[in-house]
Amino acid sequence: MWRRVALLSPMISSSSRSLKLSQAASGLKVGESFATDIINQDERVSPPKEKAPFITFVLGGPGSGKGTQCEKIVETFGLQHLSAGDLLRREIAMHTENGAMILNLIKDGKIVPSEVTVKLIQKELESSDNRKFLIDGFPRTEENRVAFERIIRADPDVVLFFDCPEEEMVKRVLNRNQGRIDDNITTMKKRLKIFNALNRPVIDYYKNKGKLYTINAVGTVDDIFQHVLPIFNSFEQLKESSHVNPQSHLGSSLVENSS
Ligand SMILES: Nc1ncnc2c1ncn2[C@@H]1O[C@H](COP(=O)(O)OP(=O)(O)O)[C@@H](O)[C@H]1O
Ligand SMILES: Nc1ccn([C@H]2C[C@H](O)[C@@H](COP(=O)(O)OP(=O)(O)O)O2)c(=O)n1
Ligand SMILES: [Mg+2]
Repeated sequence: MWRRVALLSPMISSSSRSLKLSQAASGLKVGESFATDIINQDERVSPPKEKAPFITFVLGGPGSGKGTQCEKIVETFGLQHLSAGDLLRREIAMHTENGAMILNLIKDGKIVPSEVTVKLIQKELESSDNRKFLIDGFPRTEENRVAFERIIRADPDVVLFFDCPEEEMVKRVLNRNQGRIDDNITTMKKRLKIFNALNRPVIDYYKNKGKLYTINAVGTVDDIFQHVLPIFNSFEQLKESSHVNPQSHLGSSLVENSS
């Protein structure tokens, strides 16, 4: 699954020497790259095989509780949380070359071009020692999804969808109190429209692939987390780092695996 091909990745260049250099620059040691197969023009380099990373996409409308539940998943299962929105807001705060463009789009409730977001995610994936990721607020559009597949060359293992009524999402966003420029009723209305038009097809895509877990996002934070636990407990590779007794949470009937 986690295959990368030299021509498709700017991180991997066309000789084994420059491969080593680019790995060093990106913080990856030789033999620890994401690659299982690297093909280039003059030779074929096969670094030692390693386990593919475990990837979860976390979907849901604005205010559905994605970030809140991600914090709990991280505490319990040790995945690394990558919030697409946080990565974009960091670009704004750091006044990078895309910062102003990102700010204008977010202010207007719009989606940032996929290439920008995917490259920010790619940097985090490649520089992390963790092999288990929660990618929050991504993919928000079919274009996001396709760009991730093209650039990262990986599929998610699990897709969570926090299903929340619009009135509840509006209430939560307007009370969020984090000083976000998009937490106002005008932007929120636009974001909900965009969510319904562009994120629903992504949800349907993963539903058809049998990867979607739909979670009722109404209730207390702890109640909702009780619906999330059995999903992660069903993956062997996550139990290793689980801080709970997996047996005690199996069998919740409140989660729908929409496969
Ligand atoms: N189950 C819940 N019930 C009530 N409020 C919640 C719940 N989960 C999260 N919140 C609050 O709602 C707001 C939005 O939650 P957040 O996790 O930021 O959502 P998202 O990342 O999906 O936009 C935050 O202020 C958070 O504290
Ligand atoms: N994949 C993404 C994720 C977020 N964005 C932009 C557009 C979104 O309205 C903002 C905020 O996203 P974020 O996930 O932080 O928002 P919520 O937590 O759902 O309220 O960032 C994007 O353009 N593409
Ligand atoms: Mg969030």
